[in-house]
Amino acid sequence: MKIAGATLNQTPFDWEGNSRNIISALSEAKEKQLDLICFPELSICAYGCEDMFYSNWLWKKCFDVLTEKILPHTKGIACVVGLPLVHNDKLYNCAAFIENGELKYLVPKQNLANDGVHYEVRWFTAWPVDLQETFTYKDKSYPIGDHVIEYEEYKIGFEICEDAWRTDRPANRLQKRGVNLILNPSASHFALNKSLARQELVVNSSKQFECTYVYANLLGNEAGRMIFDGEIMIAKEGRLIVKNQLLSFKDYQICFWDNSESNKEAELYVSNVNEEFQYAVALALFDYLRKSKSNGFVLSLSGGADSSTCAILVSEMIKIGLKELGLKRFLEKIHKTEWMQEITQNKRPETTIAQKLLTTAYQSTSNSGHSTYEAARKLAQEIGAVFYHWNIDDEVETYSKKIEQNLNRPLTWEKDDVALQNIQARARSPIIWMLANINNALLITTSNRSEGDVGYTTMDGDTSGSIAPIAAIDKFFIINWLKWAESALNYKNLSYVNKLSPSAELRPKDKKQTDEQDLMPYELLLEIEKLAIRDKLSPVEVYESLKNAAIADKHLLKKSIIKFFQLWTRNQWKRERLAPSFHLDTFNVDPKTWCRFPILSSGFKEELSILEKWD
Ligand SMILES: Nc1ncnc2c1ncn2[C@@H]1O[C@H](COP(=O)(O)OP(=O)(O)OC[C@H]2O[C@@H]([n+]3cccc(C(=O)O)c3)[C@H](O)[C@@H]2O)[C@@H](O)[C@H]1O
Ligand SMILES: Nc1ncnc2c1ncn2[C@@H]1O[C@H](COP(=O)(O)OP(=O)(O)OP(=O)(O)O)[C@@H](O)[C@H]1O
Ligand SMILES: NC(=O)CC[C@H](N)C(=O)O
Repeated sequence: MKIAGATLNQTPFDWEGNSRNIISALSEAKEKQLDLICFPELSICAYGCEDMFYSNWLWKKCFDVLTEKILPHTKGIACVVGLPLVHNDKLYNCAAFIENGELKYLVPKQNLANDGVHYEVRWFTAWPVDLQETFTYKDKSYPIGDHVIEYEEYKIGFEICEDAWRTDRPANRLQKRGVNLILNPSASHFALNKSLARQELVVNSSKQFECTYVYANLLGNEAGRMIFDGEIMIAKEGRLIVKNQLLSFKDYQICFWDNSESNKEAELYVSNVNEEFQYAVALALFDYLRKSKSNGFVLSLSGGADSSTCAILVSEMIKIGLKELGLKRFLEKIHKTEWMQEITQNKRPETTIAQKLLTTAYQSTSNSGHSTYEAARKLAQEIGAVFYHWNIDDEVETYSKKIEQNLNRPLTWEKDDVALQNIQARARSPIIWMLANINNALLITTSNRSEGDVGYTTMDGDTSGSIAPIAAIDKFFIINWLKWAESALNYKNLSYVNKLSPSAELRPKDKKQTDEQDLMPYELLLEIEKLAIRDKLSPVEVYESLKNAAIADKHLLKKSIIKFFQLWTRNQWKRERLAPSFHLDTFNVDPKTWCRFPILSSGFKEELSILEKWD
């Protein structure tokens, strides 16, 4: 028997596209003479339908798509497709088991995901253990519930994503019911290193429950923020048999195991966070571009670490996409087939495409350094992006003069430091937005998670943008990733960027402004952030956890913790206003997906005064 897992790149409510992916995969599965194929969780409507799950039509549409469009393509094969479904006035997250053109069983999820980026309890009800009932729709009845399904030589049981991550999981009971094949349709968000945890889960489950375990995750940037890595695994009694390439640019992938090959073994996944970051953001940008039907990206390129990272990631989106899809399919997917002729005439399609998809601008002021200009220019040249350079001193001066006339006093760096910095960052915004509008392109904002923590950014200035690809990753990671990218991805001109210390370049040059002097060392900021925000420790607890670490002397540590908590609380409103970003790391500070915090609060006044006096 040939058993398969399949991944799908779906889009909310894209009935035509989503069913096409499923039907294409089914037709390939039939060509390969597969017997059973497991598709991911909620794959008919997509996982990220958000509050549309509340509607009373969406689940019906899913059921119609399943029975009218997909079922006719399931003759001679068994498959599992995920969909939402209302039964007795409650919404359930179900796996539909189909055999030879017939919908046989509906098996609902028993444990709902409700942590981090998941909010399933908001829409769905967990199905009670052991309960079996009948679901009726359009005069037809189907068994719904905690079923074990006999199919050929197998007794099949289900764990739907989160089901498998709990201690009290269905597999404990399925084993007692004689199940020897567990299918797991998943919608498991990407996070750095997470694939290792999933691999361990799948391999160990197959061992512990003495079964074959099939895992199939969704793929791509489905709905804007969450990324799925499209992982497919099959494990048998503690051995990994099948594992696919993650983060594919394709519409779907299938991986199968012929169970007559009893000795088959797959290579275990070894994680490389630099590559995971590269592939995940490249795929997320690609899907965002094509699904938003935009013409490309516009980026204010400073030659600093953040904007350079964004530029490289767009370039990697093109390179990886071309390598995996080929030119024709790449252009079809971004709705640009008309570029075909021009690009084939060129020796390096990736740079010709970069020139069309990425427009950058260096926007100098009298405070900008020549080295950042050179770093930006050389990087844009290496990538092939359009590079403009203009000066914004006139705009800054016009605004400043108007204010001075009305205030009837000169603006000075001694009195007006932050305002004089912010006006420069803001003066860059209207013109770069204008370019984005002219190109009908997405404006990239270069915000990273560390600056989001402490609000080290000008609202409506350098926060301007429609998409924030690196807002979920910390600056310490970015600095190290760029060094890796210079050699591993062979961007020679990154050497100019990598020589610079991060600086906003908003104060006069003689003040030698650097981010780390304004804030604290980025590595320290990261350690404080992990304890204060991820682990929710109090200021004193953060201090106690770090005081014996070699990361900073006690004076700097205490000062930095106080600064972190003050800036964190003061800047929740800024985090609420950042452009949509992808979820990338094991945690996140985005209030819309992960980390809720009050906009107004005491600012931990009492807790910080205790820390100040702490020994
Ligand atoms: N709770 C709240 N809800 C709504 N608004 C609130 C608020 N608290 C303050 N505000 C308002 O926020 C405004 C201040 O915010 P904003 O104008 O953004 O400016 P602000 O946060 O005061 O300053 C920006 C900081 O970012 C740094 N920066 C800027 C630009 C680029 C870079 C770089 O690294 O390249 C760094 C700059 O050095 C400075 O330290 C004030 O008008 C204040 O009234
Ligand atoms: N001279 C400039 N030309 C174009 N854009 C700029 C310039 N200075 C700043 N910006 C924009 O403002 C953003 C915020 O600046 P910030 O200093 O935080 O990032 P960076 O310059 O990319 O990296 P780093 O902080 O490591 O220097 C930049 O990423 C860039 O988009
Ligand atoms: N969709 C889900 O149930 C996902 C939950 C699970 N904890 C995961 O991240 O993989």
